[in-house]
Amino acid sequence: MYVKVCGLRTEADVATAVEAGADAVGFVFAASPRQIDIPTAQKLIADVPPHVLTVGVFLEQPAGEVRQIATEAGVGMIQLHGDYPRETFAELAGSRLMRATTLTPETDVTVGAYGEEMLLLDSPKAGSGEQWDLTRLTTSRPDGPWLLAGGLTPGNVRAAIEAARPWGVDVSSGVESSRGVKDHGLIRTFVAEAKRDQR
Ligand SMILES: O=C(O)c1ccccc1N[C@@H]1O[C@H](COP(=O)(O)O)[C@@H](O)[C@H]1O
Repeated sequence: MYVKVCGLRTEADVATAVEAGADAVGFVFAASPRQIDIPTAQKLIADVPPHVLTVGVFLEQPAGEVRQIATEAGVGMIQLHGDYPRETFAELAGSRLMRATTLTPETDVTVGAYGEEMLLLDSPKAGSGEQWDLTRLTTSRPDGPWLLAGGLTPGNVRAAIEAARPWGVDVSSGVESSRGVKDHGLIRTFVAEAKRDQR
């Protein structure tokens, strides 16, 4: 099970996620209590070992701004939330991309349909800690490298994995003690639970 821990803001957050076995760590450049600036991101990313993917998270920001921030910060992948058209993905081609979307009857759930390497299915309010109705995956479900996000916690991640059978999971709110502040014990428990029975 591929595990991404998102919204990291301190050296201790990064060290904890990496030591816990996270496969990817996320840095939020969108307006959010978890937003970090470029110099801080550069410093944190320098501490991430090469086997762990670094992901920059963006929400409805223009492609030029996304490219500039991602390049300066040095992230390995760009995660795009919002109503981005295929043209924006084409503009950012050359970077590794993750398409973050909600699941509606109209959603194209084919991984790569927009040129992305990974797909993320999230709740309508990204980063809110709200879960969504996973039974919607019975009529339409992706195949390949797709991540489940939205209200996951150490306590519900196993059940969510069994219900949705994702390739990977992504968490932010569920491993925080208060909004924007990571709880290192919860990060360790989340990663262990998500990867349980697979090590
Ligand atoms: O975390 C944020 O503040 C955020 C802001 C803008 C776009 C995406 C954001 N986070 C993403 O939301 C999910 C985690 O959701 P949850 O908090 O666990 O419910 C994850 O993909 C983050 O990258």
